[in-house]
Amino acid sequence: MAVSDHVDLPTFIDGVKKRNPGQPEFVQAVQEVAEDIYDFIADKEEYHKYQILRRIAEPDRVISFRVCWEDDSGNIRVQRGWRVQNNNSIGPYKGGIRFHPSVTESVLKFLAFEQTFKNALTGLPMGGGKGGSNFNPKGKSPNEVMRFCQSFMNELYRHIGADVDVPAGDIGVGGREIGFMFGQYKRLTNEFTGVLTGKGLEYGGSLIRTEATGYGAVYFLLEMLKNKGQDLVGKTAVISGSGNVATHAAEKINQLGGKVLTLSDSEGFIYDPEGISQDKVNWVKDLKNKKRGRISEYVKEFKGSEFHGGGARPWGVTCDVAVPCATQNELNGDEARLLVKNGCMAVSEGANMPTTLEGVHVFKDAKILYAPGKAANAGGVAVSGLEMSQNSARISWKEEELQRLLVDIMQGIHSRCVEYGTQSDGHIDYVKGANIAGFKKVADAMLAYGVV
Ligand SMILES: NC(=O)C1=CN([C@@H]2O[C@H](COP(=O)(O)OP(=O)(O)OC[C@H]3O[C@@H](n4cnc5c(N)ncnc54)[C@H](O)[C@@H]3O)[C@@H](O)[C@H]2O)C=CC1
Ligand SMILES: O=C(O)CCC(=O)C(=O)O
Repeated sequence: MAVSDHVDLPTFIDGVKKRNPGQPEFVQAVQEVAEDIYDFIADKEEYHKYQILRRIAEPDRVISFRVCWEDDSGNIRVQRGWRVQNNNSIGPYKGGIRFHPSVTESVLKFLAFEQTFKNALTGLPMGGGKGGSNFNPKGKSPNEVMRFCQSFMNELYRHIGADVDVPAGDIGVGGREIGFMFGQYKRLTNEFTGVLTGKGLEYGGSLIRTEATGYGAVYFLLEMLKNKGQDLVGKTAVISGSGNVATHAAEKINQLGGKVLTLSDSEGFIYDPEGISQDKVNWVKDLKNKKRGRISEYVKEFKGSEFHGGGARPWGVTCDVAVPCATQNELNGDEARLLVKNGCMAVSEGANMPTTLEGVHVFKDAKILYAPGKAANAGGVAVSGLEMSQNSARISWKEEELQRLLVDIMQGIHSRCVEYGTQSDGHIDYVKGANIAGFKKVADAMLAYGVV
């Protein structure tokens, strides 16, 4: 088949839209990748002949199931759960579980698609998957969360396994929820295997998994700055979110000499001109992980800080670097233009697809340092991969070794982005670099298998 027989980019995107009606997030993620891959494969006949991009953009399977649980008042509640197994060409499906009312099949398909490229970029043998439910943990008692997690696992357990599919946490799923789900898996199967990552240290978890995503996003940011002869000392940072990724990104920026100005949640953002120092970050961790409170409470505790409510986002605050760590599409084209106008020189995405397609083009055109989530936030899944290795070998590595491996993996991802993303004028297009490097590894494995 000649290259010219292959459909052009607009026709390809049109096909993705037609095959996935009402799934805008999934279409957006595929389009962002396809824009780069089309250039790369223009003269590579095999990728066309074997329809590699078309196949990666069709999940291996989407499992949808009912999750039935009882609330504290005795009412029966019914939710929907999913596991999207996107691609296992280079290893078992791997990716988090999200509990949030905004979860839909489209959201999980986009996350599983992105995860496929991200996991390939880590250099570890992991395929891409993602799961979750529209269950809202906000306001639920610990017993309600436990019953929901157990019920979710009552169906999920038959689709996962240490060499099949290894879920982990994501929005609304942290150490507590992983404990409930792992306990239920163990009870159902009578097996103790590394079927989930992000486990507690007492039962097979890995040191630094909790910190890894936020730390990794800042290591990636530092690599981009170092490439320009700069570092984080004295730089101001705007961060969105106040969960696992946001608080650990803030922690690492503080450690590296930067000053964090903002954190947020779905109700708005706090701005602290004095900087959100480590003791303040610890206070936020306690607020979110134990008291399960709202970020607005910060201003009662720390004088001189401000809360901007009504769902306001922090992108108008002048900063040197920005680290979006909340959720998808939380930074639009206008906000991207505002960041650039105010002198922001680097953006490192802790969240998955936090920038809209228009925003991505703004950053690319402005030629600022811009790291997409699939490269910048890969530290979390990378340490999950290390947790899988430790579980298989039945050993636990020391913290220094894991810290070294995390830095090493993030530097490796940066190098792969530089290799495939450096433009003729020397500018590094990290989006292009990440898309091509991730694609190439998965695509070459698929070619080796023939048509399956
Ligand atoms: N936990 C992990 O290891 C990894 C997480 N990520 C991504 O990082 C992001 C944050 O995840 P985590 O910190 O783990 O979750 P989390 O549940 O610990 O925190 C999520 C944060 O985002 C905020 N948020 C959620 N929806 C929002 C909305 N509509 N508007 C504003 N804020 C909103 C929440 O208030 C919370 O502060 C997500 O995009 C996730 O997919 C990416 C890689 C790994
Ligand atoms: O650690 C994992 O397996 C999942 C991490 C994740 O969900 C992500 O990278 O978005």
